[in-house]
Amino acid sequence: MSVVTATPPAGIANANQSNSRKVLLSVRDVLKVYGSREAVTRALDDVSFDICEGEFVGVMGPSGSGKSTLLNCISTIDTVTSGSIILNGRDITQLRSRQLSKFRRDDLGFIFQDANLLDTLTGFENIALALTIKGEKADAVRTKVERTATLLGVTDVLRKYPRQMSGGQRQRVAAARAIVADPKLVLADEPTGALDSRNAAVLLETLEVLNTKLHATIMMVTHDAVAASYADRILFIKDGKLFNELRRGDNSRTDFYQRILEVQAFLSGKQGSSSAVGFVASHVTALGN
Ligand SMILES: Nc1ncnc2c1ncn2[C@@H]1O[C@H](COP(=O)(O)OP(=O)(O)OP(=O)(O)O)[C@@H](O)[C@H]1O
Repeated sequence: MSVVTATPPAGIANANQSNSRKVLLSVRDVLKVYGSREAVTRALDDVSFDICEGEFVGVMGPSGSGKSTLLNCISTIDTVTSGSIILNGRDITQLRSRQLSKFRRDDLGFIFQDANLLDTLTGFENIALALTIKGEKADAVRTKVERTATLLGVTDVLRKYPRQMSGGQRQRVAAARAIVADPKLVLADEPTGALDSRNAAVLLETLEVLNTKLHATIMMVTHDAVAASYADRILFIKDGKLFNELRRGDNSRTDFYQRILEVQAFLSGKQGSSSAVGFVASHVTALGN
């Protein structure tokens, strides 16, 4: 088993390092098997890592590597075959149905590829929904929605319906909805997948604001190295296993982006430079995979 922890040295982290920030999410020895007998897929194969409070972590890997399965297990949409997922000290793989709904409502915020706003509600009502369901008072709802909308630059679409917003505005309203109730963990699944590059950049800057100003802990699955370069740390998955980890450290986003591309090239077997291969391969050994 290799355990990737959240210690923040620059560059690539080794296994089993201690950390100073509080661990929010701890994924331990997670195995997820689909199918049976002849058609068994180990979608997650002994995966272990930690995410600390306030971290912005990207998850990357080739198609079919297990990224969505991992996100689905953490969001409790899917169940693990074995292993544990501890969020804020509680093993969420053990929750029963009523606790599960409460956990998803209170502890998680979701941002999907499509904004998934409710068409019959205005921007304000879409953002307010999580608070209204929780039974918060109207004044508190208004204050929180307006504060979040201001931070994310969507105050001018609060009265509009989703069909009257641009794709980028819809995604930022979705980001506001994900964060307004102050969830412990924001899960983003290809959040820029349906956006053009300008709107993608705005959304990524929005996630950066959520992370740096509101100290939101974010876990984002993405194929896109540009999107990933906004994160503090990238976990790379290959064939259901945690393959490697990159940290931005003090590097510029451009440098981080280049390093992400190198690992991506290695993972997809398209690496051109032998230095990139050596660079990655030496650290694969460090993780023990
Ligand atoms: N419900 C299922 N039944 C059987 N196999 C599944 C199921 N869901 C996923 N898998 C398999 O598990 C593996 C991981 O799938 P997963 O969707 O997690 O990959 P991914 O990394 O998210 O891929 P992509 O980038 O293409 O979305 C794949 O081999 C996939 O075929």
